[in-house]
Amino acid sequence: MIGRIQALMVDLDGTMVDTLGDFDAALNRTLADLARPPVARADIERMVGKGSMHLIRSALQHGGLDAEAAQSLLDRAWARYQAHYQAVNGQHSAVYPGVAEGLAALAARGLPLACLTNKPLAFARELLARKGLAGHFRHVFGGDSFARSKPDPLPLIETCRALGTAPANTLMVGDSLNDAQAARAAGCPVVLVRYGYNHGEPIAHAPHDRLIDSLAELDALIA
Ligand SMILES: O=C(O)COP(=O)(O)O
Ligand SMILES: [Mg+2]
Repeated sequence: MIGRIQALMVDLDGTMVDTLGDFDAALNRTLADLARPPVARADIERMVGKGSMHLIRSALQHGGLDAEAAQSLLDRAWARYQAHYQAVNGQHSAVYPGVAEGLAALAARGLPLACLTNKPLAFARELLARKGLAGHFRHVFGGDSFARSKPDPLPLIETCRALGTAPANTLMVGDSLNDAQAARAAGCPVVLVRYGYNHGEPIAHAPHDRLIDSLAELDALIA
């Protein structure tokens, strides 16, 4: 049940912007700096969703390091990754069809919107600005904005607080199990897109209230 929606929280990677190209460029430049083997884009797609630190750790382990060896490289890898990501942010990414129209229709209804992503906040803000999407959002929160990130419900609960709406009236829109589990635990309705990244698993297996093919469908869904 979606119920009465008074505000929305929208995920970024895999929901509004196809950022795999940026992840690919930044991650593989980082691995090259550390003389570690590259990761194929299809494997990166399965690793995205739990924040940048998780992505880097997964890539190092995918390249043959055990957890301890990966951990010992993490500080250096994170510094290189930040520099590379900042340099490419948005260059190899595209806004999905229907996103700008969908967000504009919701805004026209007077519904406040927050972007809630596991991406580091600085990268998220920059990407939204570069893709012309920043103006739609009253708030932007990243994976480093709160003590815990999705799939923990905390970021959703805090975002609802910032929006001034109860979780039951605040719709989470996302592309992965992280968004779905966080929404269920926070008591928020959740709509998932069929086109994003979901760790290589069918998105229909994640808990959801509705599945959509485009954010342009949201307006009619909550009307
Ligand atoms: O940076 C990630 O791991 C994914 O971010 P998302 O929460 O916008 O999908
Ligand atoms: Mg996502």
